[in-house]
Amino acid sequence: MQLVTATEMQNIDNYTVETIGMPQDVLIERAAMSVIDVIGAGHFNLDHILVLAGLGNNGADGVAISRLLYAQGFNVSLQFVGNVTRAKDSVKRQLDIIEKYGLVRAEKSDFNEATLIIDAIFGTGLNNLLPEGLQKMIKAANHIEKTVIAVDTPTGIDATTGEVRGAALKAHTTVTFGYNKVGLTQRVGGYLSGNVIVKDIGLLTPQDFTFSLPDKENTPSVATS
Ligand SMILES: NC(=O)C1=CN([C@@H]2O[C@H](COP(=O)(O)OP(=O)(O)OC[C@H]3O[C@@H](n4cnc5c(N)ncnc54)[C@H](O)[C@@H]3O)[C@@H](O)[C@H]2O)[C@H](O)CC1
Ligand SMILES: [K+]
Repeated sequence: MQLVTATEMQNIDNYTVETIGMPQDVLIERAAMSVIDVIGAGHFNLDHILVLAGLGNNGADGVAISRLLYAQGFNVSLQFVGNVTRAKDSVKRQLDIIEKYGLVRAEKSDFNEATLIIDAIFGTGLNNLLPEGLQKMIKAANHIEKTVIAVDTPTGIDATTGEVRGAALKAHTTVTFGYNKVGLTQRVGGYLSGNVIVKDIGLLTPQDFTFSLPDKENTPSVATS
């Protein structure tokens, strides 16, 4: 299976949006629908779903996921992690939509009530240590061992190295888009990602794209005699 670094994934994202002209909101919708597929596969207690959303495109995925769940009648809470006024436009567009659906964001949610947590706080854009407050929240959440589905990457895991950026939310399952990320296969990332499911969301890879890692499955093995 071909593995990619965070930068390679972002380059493929940008190529699909900027060069091919695929609207970003279409990719976000397809990403959200691919996570709904996994949520609905029958392995999780869906009595009370808590979606945790960040301020970037990973958060936009989360808001779209909460809308799809709400529209299907699930008991879903959406809580933002961070100051929403600083969110990316992609998140604000999703917020405008869910407000018209009647889905109101929760100011503070009690982890204990949730039967399933959707982690859409940080994805491949994580580039530094997590803020202190978030580290504390993640350590507390890991302690109560709630079932978590991570969107694209577990929050706190560096998608390229698999290292923990201060703290990382342990996932039962990670739904990652386009290609599996190197950071989900090594170091702590390989352990905290849980069962990794790769979903095609319509990203297009440039013909001449050079991956930094070989595609293990399709690389002819040299016969060692
Ligand atoms: N690009 C696309 O077409 C699609 C991307 N998908 C999803 O997008 C995320 C990657 O989104 P991005 O906005 O680049 O970053 P994140 O959402 O992971 O991070 C948010 C934002 O936060 C800032 N940041 C990074 N590290 C820190 C930190 N330690 N403390 C505070 N703030 C931080 C930084 O500015 C980031 O931009 C990808 O994982 C997918 O989930 C869609 O799914 C498909 C379309
Ligand atoms: K995430």
